[in-house]
Amino acid sequence: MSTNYVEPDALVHSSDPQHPANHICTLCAKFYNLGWVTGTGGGTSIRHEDKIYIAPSGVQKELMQPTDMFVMDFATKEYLRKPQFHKPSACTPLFYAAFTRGAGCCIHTHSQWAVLVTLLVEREFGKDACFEIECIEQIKGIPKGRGKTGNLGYYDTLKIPIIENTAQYVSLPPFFLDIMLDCSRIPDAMKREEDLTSSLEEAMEKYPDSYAVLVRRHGIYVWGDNVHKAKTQCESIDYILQLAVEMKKLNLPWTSPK
Ligand SMILES: CSC[C@@H](O)[C@@H](O)C(=O)COP(=O)(O)O
Ligand SMILES: [Zn+2]
Repeated sequence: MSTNYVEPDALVHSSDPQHPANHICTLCAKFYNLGWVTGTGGGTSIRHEDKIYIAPSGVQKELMQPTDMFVMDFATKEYLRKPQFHKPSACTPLFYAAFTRGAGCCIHTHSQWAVLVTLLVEREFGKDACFEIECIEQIKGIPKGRGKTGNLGYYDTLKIPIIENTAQYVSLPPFFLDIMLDCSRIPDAMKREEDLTSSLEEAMEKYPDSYAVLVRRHGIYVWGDNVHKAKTQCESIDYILQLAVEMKKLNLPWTSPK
């Protein structure tokens, strides 16, 4: 046994409220009240040093306990702790994509504002368009980009890419889907949450300054260098998305004509 071995349950037991296993639970309880993680949808994952803390799949995210958490070794992707009777969140590979790009926390919400904005952008600008907005004070809550200093300014344009959702019309046993996925023969109509990973990564590469990706008719992934930044960025973005929906109702433009 390695000298670094830690007993699995010790990985999630701490009296520190900032310990990731505790923090994920308190954050999700708050996010539930914002309508971000209702009906088991959405979630949050935290990277702390060489470990990733992940919630279980399909559970009421606002009622989770620290002992419900999975713990993964970041480098090897090996689970150091696996609660019985649960699977890790289907969003795990998407959270992981943010962690490999320097994030310390990634939040996935099913915010209705996010969903509505993906529909408004599609209707007005087409499927390939990003959400773009400028001259809103809250834009100053979003950093300029990875490796850049400071936040966007009032006159800067906030751009958030949008990817298509993957929805499973046909329910098949997971092993069957895994075989199809290995053969790269999985039809779009059979794709699952984890199959969003490649399009999320593509969007992350195409828009390296973005800290968020919208998912059409589904929600949004927002990440930040640490928990505090991920949370405040997600709050700023959700505020802007709600505002954008209200602006559209009033026929107010999101950007000035170029
Ligand atoms: C309401 S089901 C939503 C899921 O399909 C998924 O999109 C999601 O956000 C949560 O997945 P989960 O595996 O429960 O963490
Ligand atoms: Zn989701």
